[in-house]
Amino acid sequence: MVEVYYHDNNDEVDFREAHHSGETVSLEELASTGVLYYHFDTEEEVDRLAVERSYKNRDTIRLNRATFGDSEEALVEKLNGFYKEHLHEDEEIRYILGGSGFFDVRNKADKWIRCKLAKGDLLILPSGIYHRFTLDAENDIHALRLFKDEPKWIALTRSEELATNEYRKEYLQSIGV
Ligand SMILES: CSCCC(=O)/C(O)=C/O
Ligand SMILES: [Fe+2]
Repeated sequence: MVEVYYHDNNDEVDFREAHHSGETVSLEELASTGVLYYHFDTEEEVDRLAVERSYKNRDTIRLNRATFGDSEEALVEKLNGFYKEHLHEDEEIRYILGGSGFFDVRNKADKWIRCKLAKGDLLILPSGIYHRFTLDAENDIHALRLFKDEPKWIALTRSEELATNEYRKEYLQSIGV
């Protein structure tokens, strides 16, 4: 089951560690950032959500050392990409099939909220929200990625220029910022 809390912002410790600040965050507070959380025991429930939200495509992603030829260096290089703060112009839906990992999302005050996801957890990130992802110290996740159309992953790294991005502006308006 999901664990949601404020990140401790300690960058001297590997980002795959828990970084628990000691302050938990409720699902209501998480929802105030536009991020929705569900727990589904079966993929049929995911199928229903996909139909409701007009998602036609999906793929799976497995991230662990074996995916990268047992290379810690190659794994960390991939994680460095996912952990760079970014937004997407599409909504992002991830359903965890196995393993675990962290999605960090910025709240209205620009503080990091960390969501620890495990099997059966599903997260919906609205387009335009700044976020990042990492494996945890177990170094293994298997996730289903839902796409409205063709599978794609375009990440826009946080920058001042993105303040005028229409999806960013729309997102901020949607959360009352
Ligand atoms: C567990 S899915 C890999 C991470 C990802 O797809 C993403 O968009 C992170 O922001
Ligand atoms: Fe992302």
